[in-house]
Amino acid sequence: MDHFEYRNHQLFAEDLSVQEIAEHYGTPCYIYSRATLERHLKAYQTAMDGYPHMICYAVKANSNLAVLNVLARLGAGFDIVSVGEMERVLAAGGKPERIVFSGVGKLEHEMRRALEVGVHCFNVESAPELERLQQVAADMGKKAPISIRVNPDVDPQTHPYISTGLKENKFGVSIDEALELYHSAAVSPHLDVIGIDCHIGSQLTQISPFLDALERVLNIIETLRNEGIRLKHLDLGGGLGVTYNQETPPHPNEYARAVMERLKGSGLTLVLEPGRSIAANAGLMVTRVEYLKHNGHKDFAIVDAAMNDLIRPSLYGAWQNIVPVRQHSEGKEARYDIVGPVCETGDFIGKERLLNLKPGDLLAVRSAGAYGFVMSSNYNSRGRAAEVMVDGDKHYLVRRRETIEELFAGECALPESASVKPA
Ligand SMILES: Cc1ncc(COP(=O)(O)O)c(C=O)c1O
Ligand SMILES: N[C@@H](CCCC[NH3+])C(=O)O
Repeated sequence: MDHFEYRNHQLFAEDLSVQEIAEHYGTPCYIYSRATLERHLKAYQTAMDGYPHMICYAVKANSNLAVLNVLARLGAGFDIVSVGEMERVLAAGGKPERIVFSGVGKLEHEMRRALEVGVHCFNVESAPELERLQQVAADMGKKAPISIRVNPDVDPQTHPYISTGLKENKFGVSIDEALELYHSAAVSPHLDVIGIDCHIGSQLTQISPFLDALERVLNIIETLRNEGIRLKHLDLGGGLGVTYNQETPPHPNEYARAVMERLKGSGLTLVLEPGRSIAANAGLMVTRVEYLKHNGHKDFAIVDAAMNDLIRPSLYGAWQNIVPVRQHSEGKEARYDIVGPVCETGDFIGKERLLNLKPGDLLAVRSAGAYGFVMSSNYNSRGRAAEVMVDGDKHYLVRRRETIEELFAGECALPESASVKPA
């Protein structure tokens, strides 16, 4: 069951009318369903029941404090890529010992803070990073728990911008280099080798690339074991896809079961870092049609959301379903490009969409809970949208719309003394 559905030709988010929420908070706004977030996390947790595991939600997909809090309350762990994400997790009630720290460019102060709070593990992505981490840990008189992120060189069959496990990608290290890094880490008094990690890409719609990567990683684990280096966990990253259009990705249940089947008897804890599969279909972005414009050649619906609010269509040519919040009983459909007010030809939310529209209508962009608000910007000096969480028949404003004053925060003009004197 979906928690966004039509009743009497009106779109509902759980028990609330999307129209009413949008009118209450204004548009554009993001609306998240608590029930959907919970259902998605529980699908992973239930699938792994009885097998040692940790589901570390990838915070980058949606880092709203309320979203993190909903997941933390259910015992989720978190995958972070910056100290900013870490502070959000802690503020939302996440436990440091359930945090894995990923990312190719960890800064020294980020390592310090993560060691101070006691994260579960650093997913190390290069030799110089390992060296830096060792020095920071030594300096603090600590032992940093690590896993090496291996780039298994598997084609995830997804968009090239979101594939991460091919040898031409910047992420992780090759299998040979991973072995070298494990050898040096194992003898360091300031590093504690606890696991291995890989993440091959995002929006994967088949299980086979995951299983190919798993085989390669298991080979490394076996080699290390023969050398006396025993790992406790295997982190397969995130990447499970969702249905935006016609895709039919495996259910988390099916995916987790296939992986656990292969790991049976290994003694390894399984760590997963799902982001999109938890958050994407738990969110909508609602926008209002400001103008309908026909230029003699094409029909445009100019809406109040733009590429600064939702960049996926412009950046990846991503397709997201756009549906009316209230379906009209009269009028007729036309084929519209749904575009925003930003001064870029690439500013579109959808192209060639068959819709029956009137100015003032509300549209909902589906599957916008992941990589939506988090990738938004202030381009064209536009304040970022509000975020609302629906919980049954209640709604909560979980981030208010940015004000114009906030857009200036921290910025100033040059002081008088710096003015250029006329010649
Ligand atoms: C290291 C890492 N883990 C987890 C994720 C989450 O991926 P997804 O949202 O596709 O599940 C990503 C993003 O691709 C990532 O880079
Ligand atoms: N931002 C991407 C996914 C990137 C995943 C992070 N490594 C998207 O919207 O599809």
